[in-house]
Amino acid sequence: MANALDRQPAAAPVPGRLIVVLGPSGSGKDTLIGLARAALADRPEVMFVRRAITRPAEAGGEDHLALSDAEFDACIDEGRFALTWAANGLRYGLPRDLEAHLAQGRVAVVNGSRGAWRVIRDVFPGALAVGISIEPGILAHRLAARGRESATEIAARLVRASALTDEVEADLVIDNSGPAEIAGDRLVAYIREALAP
Ligand SMILES: Nc1ncnc2c1ncn2[C@@H]1O[C@H](COP(=O)(O)OP(=O)(O)O)[C@@H](O)[C@H]1O
Ligand SMILES: O=P(O)(O)OC[C@H]1O[C@H](OP(=O)(O)OP(=O)(O)O)[C@H](O)[C@@H]1O
Repeated sequence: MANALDRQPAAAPVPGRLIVVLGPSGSGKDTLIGLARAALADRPEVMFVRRAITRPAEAGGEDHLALSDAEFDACIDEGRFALTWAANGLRYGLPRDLEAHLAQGRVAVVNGSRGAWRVIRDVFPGALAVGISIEPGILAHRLAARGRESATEIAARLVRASALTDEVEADLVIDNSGPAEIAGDRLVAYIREALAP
Protein backbone atom coordinates (compact mmCIF):
# COMPACT_ATOMS: atom_id res chain seq x y z
CA MET A 1 0.00 0.00 0.00
CA ALA A 2 1.34 3.43 -0.88
CA ASN A 3 2.25 5.67 2.03
CA ALA A 4 -0.74 7.94 2.48
CA LEU A 5 1.14 10.80 4.10
CA ASP A 6 4.16 11.23 1.90
CA ARG A 7 3.04 13.91 -0.53
CA GLN A 8 5.41 16.85 -0.69
CA PRO A 9 4.17 20.35 0.13
CA ALA A 10 3.05 22.50 -2.79
CA ALA A 11 5.85 24.67 -4.20
CA ALA A 12 3.92 27.89 -3.70
CA PRO A 13 1.06 28.83 -1.40
CA VAL A 14 -2.29 28.23 -3.05
CA PRO A 15 -4.63 31.24 -2.95
CA GLY A 16 -8.23 30.77 -1.91
CA ARG A 17 -9.36 29.38 1.37
CA LEU A 18 -9.63 25.73 2.29
CA ILE A 19 -11.85 25.31 5.35
CA VAL A 20 -11.07 22.00 7.02
CA VAL A 21 -13.68 20.66 9.43
CA LEU A 22 -12.02 18.54 12.10
CA GLY A 23 -13.22 16.61 15.11
CA PRO A 24 -13.73 13.15 16.56
CA SER A 25 -15.65 10.55 14.64
CA GLY A 26 -19.32 11.15 15.46
CA SER A 27 -18.86 14.79 16.49
CA GLY A 28 -21.08 15.86 13.60
CA LYS A 29 -18.71 16.93 10.82
CA ASP A 30 -20.80 15.39 8.03
CA THR A 31 -24.04 16.67 9.51
CA LEU A 32 -22.81 20.25 9.85
CA ILE A 33 -21.16 20.25 6.42
CA GLY A 34 -24.45 18.96 4.99
CA LEU A 35 -26.37 21.79 6.65
CA ALA A 36 -23.85 24.31 5.33
CA ARG A 37 -24.06 22.87 1.83
CA ALA A 38 -27.86 23.27 1.87
CA ALA A 39 -27.67 26.81 3.26
CA LEU A 40 -25.10 27.83 0.64
CA ALA A 41 -26.67 26.10 -2.34
CA ASP A 42 -26.90 29.50 -4.05
CA ARG A 43 -23.14 30.04 -3.74
CA PRO A 44 -21.46 27.84 -6.37
CA GLU A 45 -18.12 29.47 -5.60
CA VAL A 46 -18.03 27.30 -2.44
CA MET A 47 -16.86 23.79 -3.23
CA PHE A 48 -17.97 21.08 -0.84
CA VAL A 49 -15.25 18.56 -1.49
CA ARG A 50 -16.34 15.02 -2.37
CA ARG A 51 -13.80 12.65 -0.88
CA ALA A 52 -12.66 9.32 -2.23
CA ILE A 53 -12.79 6.72 0.53
CA THR A 54 -12.04 3.00 0.61
CA ARG A 55 -15.46 2.52 2.21
CA PRO A 56 -18.36 0.89 0.35
CA ALA A 57 -20.90 3.38 -0.99
CA GLU A 58 -23.73 1.55 0.77
CA ALA A 59 -22.09 2.04 4.20
CA GLY A 60 -23.98 5.31 4.59
CA GLY A 61 -22.73 8.70 5.72
CA GLU A 62 -21.39 11.30 3.33
CA ASP A 63 -21.68 11.08 -0.43
CA HIS A 64 -18.21 9.82 -1.32
CA LEU A 65 -16.41 8.19 -4.21
CA ALA A 66 -16.17 4.59 -3.03
CA LEU A 67 -12.94 2.90 -4.11
CA SER A 68 -11.30 -0.46 -3.45
CA ASP A 69 -7.72 -0.40 -2.17
CA ALA A 70 -6.47 -1.30 -5.64
CA GLU A 71 -8.52 1.48 -7.22
CA PHE A 72 -7.23 3.93 -4.63
CA ASP A 73 -3.63 2.92 -5.45
CA ALA A 74 -4.34 3.38 -9.15
CA CYS A 75 -5.70 6.89 -8.51
CA ILE A 76 -2.51 7.77 -6.61
CA ASP A 77 -0.39 6.46 -9.49
CA GLU A 78 -2.46 8.50 -11.96
CA GLY A 79 -2.02 11.67 -9.89
CA ARG A 80 -5.74 12.08 -9.29
CA PHE A 81 -5.44 13.20 -5.66
CA ALA A 82 -4.32 16.54 -4.25
CA LEU A 83 -3.80 14.83 -0.89
CA THR A 84 -4.41 11.51 0.79
CA TRP A 85 -4.42 10.14 4.35
CA ALA A 86 -5.29 6.99 6.21
CA ALA A 87 -7.31 6.58 9.43
CA ASN A 88 -9.57 4.08 11.13
CA GLY A 89 -8.53 1.41 8.64
CA LEU A 90 -9.70 3.50 5.69
CA ARG A 91 -7.94 5.66 3.10
CA TYR A 92 -9.14 9.07 2.03
CA GLY A 93 -8.30 11.16 -1.04
CA LEU A 94 -9.07 14.75 -2.00
CA PRO A 95 -9.59 15.31 -5.73
CA ARG A 96 -7.14 17.27 -7.83
CA ASP A 97 -9.81 19.75 -8.99
CA LEU A 98 -9.70 21.19 -5.46
CA GLU A 99 -6.37 22.82 -6.35
CA ALA A 100 -7.78 24.56 -9.45
CA HIS A 101 -10.80 25.76 -7.48
CA LEU A 102 -8.61 27.30 -4.76
CA ALA A 103 -6.20 28.72 -7.33
CA GLN A 104 -9.09 30.88 -8.55
CA GLY A 105 -9.25 32.43 -5.08
CA ARG A 106 -12.38 30.51 -4.15
CA VAL A 107 -13.49 28.74 -0.97
CA ALA A 108 -13.66 25.00 -0.38
CA VAL A 109 -14.96 23.03 2.59
CA VAL A 110 -13.76 19.55 3.43
CA ASN A 111 -14.22 16.94 6.13
CA GLY A 112 -10.63 16.58 7.33
CA SER A 113 -8.60 14.49 9.74
CA ARG A 114 -6.98 15.68 12.95
CA GLY A 115 -4.28 13.07 12.44
CA ALA A 116 -3.52 14.45 8.97
CA TRP A 117 -3.90 18.13 9.84
CA ARG A 118 -0.18 18.94 9.67
CA VAL A 119 0.10 17.40 6.23
CA ILE A 120 -3.05 19.18 5.06
CA ARG A 121 -1.58 22.49 6.20
CA ASP A 122 1.74 21.72 4.50
CA VAL A 123 0.00 21.11 1.20
CA PHE A 124 -2.50 23.97 1.63
CA PRO A 125 -0.64 26.53 3.80
CA GLY A 126 -3.62 28.87 4.08
CA ALA A 127 -5.98 26.15 5.30
CA LEU A 128 -8.31 27.14 8.14
CA ALA A 129 -9.22 24.61 10.83
CA VAL A 130 -12.75 24.48 12.22
CA GLY A 131 -12.81 22.13 15.20
CA ILE A 132 -16.06 20.40 16.16
CA SER A 133 -16.23 19.66 19.87
CA ILE A 134 -18.72 17.46 21.70
CA GLU A 135 -19.24 16.24 25.24
CA PRO A 136 -17.81 12.71 25.56
CA GLY A 137 -21.01 11.10 26.84
CA ILE A 138 -23.02 12.56 23.96
CA LEU A 139 -20.39 11.40 21.49
CA ALA A 140 -20.64 7.78 22.64
CA HIS A 141 -24.41 7.93 22.37
CA ARG A 142 -24.36 9.43 18.87
CA LEU A 143 -21.86 6.92 17.54
CA ALA A 144 -24.01 4.07 18.82
CA ALA A 145 -27.19 5.64 17.42
CA ARG A 146 -25.57 6.20 14.00
CA GLY A 147 -25.16 2.45 13.74
CA ARG A 148 -22.57 2.51 10.97
CA GLU A 149 -19.78 0.83 12.93
CA SER A 150 -19.57 -2.26 15.12
CA ALA A 151 -19.19 -1.94 18.90
CA THR A 152 -15.47 -2.72 18.54
CA GLU A 153 -15.02 -0.03 15.89
CA ILE A 154 -16.93 2.47 18.02
CA ALA A 155 -14.69 1.71 21.00
CA ALA A 156 -11.61 2.40 18.85
CA ARG A 157 -13.13 5.69 17.66
CA LEU A 158 -13.77 6.77 21.25
CA VAL A 159 -10.12 6.09 22.11
CA ARG A 160 -9.03 8.07 19.05
CA ALA A 161 -11.45 10.88 19.95
CA SER A 162 -9.46 11.79 23.03
CA ALA A 163 -6.03 10.73 21.72
CA LEU A 164 -5.87 13.42 19.03
CA THR A 165 -7.17 16.42 20.96
CA ASP A 166 -3.82 18.26 20.82
CA GLU A 167 -3.18 17.81 17.10
CA VAL A 168 -4.97 20.94 15.94
CA GLU A 169 -4.98 24.55 17.01
CA ALA A 170 -8.33 25.43 15.52
CA ASP A 171 -9.14 28.83 14.01
CA LEU A 172 -12.70 28.32 15.25
CA VAL A 173 -14.22 25.75 17.61
CA ILE A 174 -17.91 24.93 17.25
CA ASP A 175 -19.56 22.89 19.97
CA ASN A 176 -22.08 20.39 18.58
CA SER A 177 -23.33 18.94 21.87
CA GLY A 178 -26.64 20.74 21.33
CA PRO A 179 -28.92 21.15 18.32
CA ALA A 180 -27.24 20.67 14.94
CA GLU A 181 -28.99 23.73 13.51
CA ILE A 182 -27.22 26.04 15.96
CA ALA A 183 -23.79 24.58 15.25
CA GLY A 184 -24.59 24.52 11.53
CA ASP A 185 -25.43 28.22 11.56
CA ARG A 186 -22.02 28.96 13.07
CA LEU A 187 -20.29 27.00 10.33
CA VAL A 188 -22.31 28.81 7.66
CA ALA A 189 -21.40 32.18 9.18
CA TYR A 190 -17.71 31.25 9.13
CA ILE A 191 -17.87 30.16 5.49
CA ARG A 192 -19.64 33.42 4.59
CA GLU A 193 -16.83 35.36 6.30
CA ALA A 194 -14.29 33.50 4.19
CA LEU A 195 -16.31 34.40 1.07
CA ALA A 196 -16.25 38.08 1.88
CA PRO A 197 -13.38 39.79 0.04
N1 LIG B 1 -26.37 18.24 16.95
C1 LIG B 1 -26.79 16.98 16.79
N2 LIG B 1 -27.80 16.50 17.51
C2 LIG B 1 -28.20 15.22 17.38
N3 LIG B 1 -27.64 14.33 16.56
C3 LIG B 1 -26.60 14.74 15.80
C4 LIG B 1 -26.12 16.08 15.86
N4 LIG B 1 -25.08 16.20 15.02
C5 LIG B 1 -24.93 15.00 14.43
N5 LIG B 1 -25.83 14.12 14.90
C6 LIG B 1 -25.93 12.69 14.57
O1 LIG B 1 -24.76 12.09 15.15
C7 LIG B 1 -24.23 11.09 14.31
C8 LIG B 1 -22.78 11.45 13.97
O2 LIG B 1 -22.78 12.59 13.15
P1 LIG B 1 -21.88 12.65 11.83
O3 LIG B 1 -22.26 13.90 11.12
O4 LIG B 1 -21.95 11.37 11.09
O5 LIG B 1 -20.43 12.82 12.51
P2 LIG B 1 -18.97 12.73 11.87
O6 LIG B 1 -19.07 13.09 10.42
O7 LIG B 1 -18.17 13.74 12.64
O8 LIG B 1 -18.48 11.35 12.11
C9 LIG B 1 -25.14 11.00 13.10
O9 LIG B 1 -26.06 9.96 13.29
C10 LIG B 1 -25.85 12.36 13.09
O10 LIG B 1 -27.13 12.27 12.52
O1 LIG C 1 -7.87 11.89 12.38
P1 LIG C 1 -9.31 11.97 12.79
O2 LIG C 1 -9.72 13.37 13.10
O3 LIG C 1 -9.68 11.00 13.87
O4 LIG C 1 -10.19 11.57 11.52
C1 LIG C 1 -9.98 10.34 10.90
C2 LIG C 1 -10.90 10.20 9.73
O5 LIG C 1 -12.23 9.99 10.24
C3 LIG C 1 -13.09 10.88 9.63
O6 LIG C 1 -13.56 10.24 8.49
P2 LIG C 1 -14.99 9.60 8.39
O7 LIG C 1 -15.93 10.68 8.05
O8 LIG C 1 -14.88 8.46 7.46
O9 LIG C 1 -15.29 9.00 9.79
P3 LIG C 1 -16.38 9.47 10.77
O10 LIG C 1 -17.64 9.74 9.97
O11 LIG C 1 -16.48 8.34 11.67
O12 LIG C 1 -15.82 10.73 11.39
C4 LIG C 1 -12.25 12.07 9.28
O13 LIG C 1 -12.85 12.81 8.27
C5 LIG C 1 -10.95 11.48 8.89
O14 LIG C 1 -10.88 11.16 7.54
